[in-house]
Amino acid sequence: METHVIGFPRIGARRELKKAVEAYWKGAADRSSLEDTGKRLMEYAWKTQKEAGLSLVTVGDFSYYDHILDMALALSLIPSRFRKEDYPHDLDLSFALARGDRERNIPALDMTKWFDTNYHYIVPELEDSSSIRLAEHTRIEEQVHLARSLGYRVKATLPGPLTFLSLARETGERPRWSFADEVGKAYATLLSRLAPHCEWIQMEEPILATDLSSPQKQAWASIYAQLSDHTERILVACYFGPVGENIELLLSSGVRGIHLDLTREGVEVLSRIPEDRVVSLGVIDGRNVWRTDLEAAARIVEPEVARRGEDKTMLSSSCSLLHVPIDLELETTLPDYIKEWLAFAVQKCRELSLLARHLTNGETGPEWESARKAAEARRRHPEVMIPRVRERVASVTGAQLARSLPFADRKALQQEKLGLPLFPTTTIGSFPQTPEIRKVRARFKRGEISREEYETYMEGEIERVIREQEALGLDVLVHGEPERNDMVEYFAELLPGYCTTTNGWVQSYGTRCVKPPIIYGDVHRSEPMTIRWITYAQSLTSRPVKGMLTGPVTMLKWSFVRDDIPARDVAFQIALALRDEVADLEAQGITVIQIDEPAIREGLPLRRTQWEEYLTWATDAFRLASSGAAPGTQIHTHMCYSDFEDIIEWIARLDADVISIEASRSDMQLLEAFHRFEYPNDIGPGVYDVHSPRIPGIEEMYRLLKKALEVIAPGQLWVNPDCGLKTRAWEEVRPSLTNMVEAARRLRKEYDGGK
Ligand SMILES: Nc1nc2c(c(=O)[nH]1)N[C@@H](CNc1ccc(C(=O)N[C@@H](CCC(=O)N[C@@H](CCC(=O)N[C@@H](CCC(=O)O)C(=O)O)C(=O)O)C(=O)O)cc1)CN2
Ligand code: MET
Ligand SMILES: [Zn+2]
Repeated sequence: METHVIGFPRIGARRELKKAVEAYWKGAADRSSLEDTGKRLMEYAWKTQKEAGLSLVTVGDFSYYDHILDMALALSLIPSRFRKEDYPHDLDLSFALARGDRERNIPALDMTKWFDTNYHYIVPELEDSSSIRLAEHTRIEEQVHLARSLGYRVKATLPGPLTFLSLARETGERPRWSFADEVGKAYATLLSRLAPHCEWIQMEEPILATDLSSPQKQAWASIYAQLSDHTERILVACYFGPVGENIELLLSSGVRGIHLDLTREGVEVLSRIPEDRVVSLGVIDGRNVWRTDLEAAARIVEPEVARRGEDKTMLSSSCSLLHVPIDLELETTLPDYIKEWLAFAVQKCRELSLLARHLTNGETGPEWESARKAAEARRRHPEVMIPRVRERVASVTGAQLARSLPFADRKALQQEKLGLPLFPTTTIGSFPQTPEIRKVRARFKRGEISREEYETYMEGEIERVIREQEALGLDVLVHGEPERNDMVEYFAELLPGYCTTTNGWVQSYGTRCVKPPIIYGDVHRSEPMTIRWITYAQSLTSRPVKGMLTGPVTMLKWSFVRDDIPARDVAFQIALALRDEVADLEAQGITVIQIDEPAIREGLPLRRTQWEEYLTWATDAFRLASSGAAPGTQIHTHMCYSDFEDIIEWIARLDADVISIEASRSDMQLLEAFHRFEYPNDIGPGVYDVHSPRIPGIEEMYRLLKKALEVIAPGQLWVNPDCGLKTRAWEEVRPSLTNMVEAARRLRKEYDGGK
């Protein structure tokens, strides 16, 4: 029986990739040293898979920035604003596409969420003038040759053509589907080049887990028809949800291999797959960190193995392991009892091969037994079920889900209190997390400096941020979040029911990583979490400083969440903890409170039929966290990293007084939604793309604001960046915000005589 994973994390167990790429960007390392690191990381991944006992290694999942971007390059899909000749090497071109080119003043490609995950891919652009053809050299071929030269049995992996085309953006008149033919040809050429060196070629087609339109289905048929010479070797991987009815489409392509995500789909679907096909059973969860209940997994797959035969079944992870940390062994501070419950990528590879050995020769042994015991211990642990917390969630009332007055009345009260000008300016929360700030935090964590020294340093940083904002002339200030390693992890460290890792890094985009905390028990608040910092910041200035919290849905989505109670209940537990924090902030005289919910959109189920259920509890959780606030308290929220057009009505239902929302990178595409739906509350569509080192000009931001004013009333419009500034440098932030404030002033002159 073949065993494989859909993909393995590429960042390295100690984030070697991040360090190498950032050194290259800074000019501190040359290309060959970067490529050496790349090779070592690929070799590490293959060796790990092989040593764990997997029969195939997966090749092509490595990328220096993003694998979708690499595929765009392989297909020669380079937007015309970039000129290939301007860059010494494809690597430099790909970094410029991803990050924008500051010297030449060329904006980056857009970046957005990969399905319902916290991973971001670079959005390929389809221009009227684009012509898709396979590049002479592709990174995937290089990787396959390297793996072959090291003697591995190779399964190559590629973003599937339908998924690729579906996720690209049309920038002109030409519809995406008109590219299907060229895409099919390019893939066919690539497949013939790869086929001699691979046992399998995996096409990752998670788009099959979504509702497909009829043009999409036609495109599928026409593209896969062009790949018919290679059907014997193709393994189409559907993951992140049930393939459902799309199984017919998948089967019609005639491909021999079919991978399904059995953590998100029942086994019934397997009976629809003819017995001449090879089925890859994705039973080890690639999206979570819980140790697999191997006995349960064996029960699921045994009948299928018996029916189809060992030579026609493969065992696999549900999806790529890109979404989980690499090695549990590197965790030194997790309590032992929790560590027993977990498996990271390396451990998941071992689970897979143990499961295969169990199925082929009945092996059980100590590992098998300890997996069973761990599952049982977890079920019975006292922190997992706290009656007081369960009761509070059970007794939530409808009244707790609504503010006491409607928006119009609140707005008048708030305006009286705050006295803000037309087109108020603000930022999203974080200011640059300088290397120095991180160093100080690292020293505090290592016990090298005292808590007092740490706090004094952070207060100094807050004061500096307040003075900077006053000098810039911003209207609603923030404290800058220097004390937060991450907006989710920070709160997770303070909330019982959560635990955090020391090295559990997962790639978020490019070189940016996060350490998703783990929700293992009932979550509740044991002490105030932000009061000390926010009240200090407010004491320094007469302008309002926003209290800054991370919302319940984001706290849940950006964590590894327990699988034993409904997500809704976990969200409500967190919401109640936040509700108490909001009350404390108010009691301390804070009049503006922002509750960030950037992850609401990515939590949306991939199938429309499930949207309503999710959006109902997600918006209720936000309202539970925020609605305890008095009507005169201004509640803000913030969203980014996704397309929000299709859920704008639900966003309105959050009933936040003000929302700041990402819009600049997609040139205010968001505003299309306002033609069909009049957004009722105040809103600041971002005018400054914080993911690029480029400094936006006054004129550019002014133009975006004018565009916004076509659908948003002047009294409703706020002026702010797309997201927080933590990844930027002060040298970029200062001029950018100066320009942003100036753009707002220009508008005020026009609409209000400059008041
Ligand atoms: N959880 C989460 N998900 C999210 C986002 C988010 O903000 N949080 N935003 C979106 C993604 N955007 C992101 C933006 C920035 C970073 C980011 O800056 N990540 C940092 C790590 C942030 C962090 O946790 N920093 C820690 C640890 C820092 C660190 O690396 N320390 C050094 C030691 C420092 C020293 O001694 O010099 C080390 O371990 O090597 C801290 O500040 O304390 C990075 O990759 O560089 C991540 C995601 C969507 N998903
Ligand atoms: C990813 S959303 C970020 C919101 C947070 N308040 C920040 O400014 O960093
Ligand atoms: Zn954001």
